[in-house]
Amino acid sequence: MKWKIGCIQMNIAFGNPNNNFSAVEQWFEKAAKEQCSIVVLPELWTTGYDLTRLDEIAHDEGKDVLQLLKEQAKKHQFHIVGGSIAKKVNSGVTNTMYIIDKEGKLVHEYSKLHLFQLMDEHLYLQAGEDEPIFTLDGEKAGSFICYDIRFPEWLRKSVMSGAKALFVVAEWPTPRVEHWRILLQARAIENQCYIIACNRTGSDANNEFAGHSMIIDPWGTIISEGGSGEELLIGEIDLHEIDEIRSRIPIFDDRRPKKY
Ligand SMILES: NC(=O)CCC(=O)C(=O)O
Repeated sequence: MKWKIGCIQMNIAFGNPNNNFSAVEQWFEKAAKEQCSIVVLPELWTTGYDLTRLDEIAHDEGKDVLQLLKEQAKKHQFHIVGGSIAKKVNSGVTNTMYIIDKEGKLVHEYSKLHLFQLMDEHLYLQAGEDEPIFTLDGEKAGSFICYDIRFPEWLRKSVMSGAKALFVVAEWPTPRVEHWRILLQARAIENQCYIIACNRTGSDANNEFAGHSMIIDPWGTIISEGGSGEELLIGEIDLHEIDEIRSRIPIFDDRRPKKY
């Protein structure tokens, strides 16, 4: 399976879902012109980290976001890895990613497992309970949100269940951009899989965000990498290449699970 991926490395209007909805529709037009087969959005793309106003601006069961993403996927005939949004549920607010296929069907939902205390997530959000694995075009993939990439065993679990591409959506700040780049490359190398990572750019009152979205192959080679500003980062991947890499260094045959 070959996929042409478009990562929407956008700035996010703080606490202003309507502005972000309009901006994303423009980005989708661009991605359609590039004939992308999968389009990826960043973390919390409708609100940014406006966590103190979540009562007012979080999305009730994600309904309005789902409607927009479903319409857009169908209109442009691409799959959408929908970044994440603040989703209001009975028990609180989750940081939730939707995967929509090109027919406009909700394929999968994943809420961030690891809350990032440095940005106060533990005070305003609740951790998810979902499994990250999903299927698109008959291929298994994994869904992860930002801080999740610091927990290699969480990503490995999806790969052990057959995921060949791991999608990461993020609001990763500039001071730790080298952690972002190195962790993503390491996750690709150790799992011999594709990593598609979409980060936001711009800033809010507390953080400047790094951009540097990345598409990385199973050898760890960077196929494409964004700069620090807004852009649609494009990269083409071929999932068949995974077999070649895994036969060159067969780490999945050489594992010693009884020892760890
Ligand atoms: N939004 C996040 O989860 C940020 C994670 C982060 O910055 C890190 O260093 O980890």
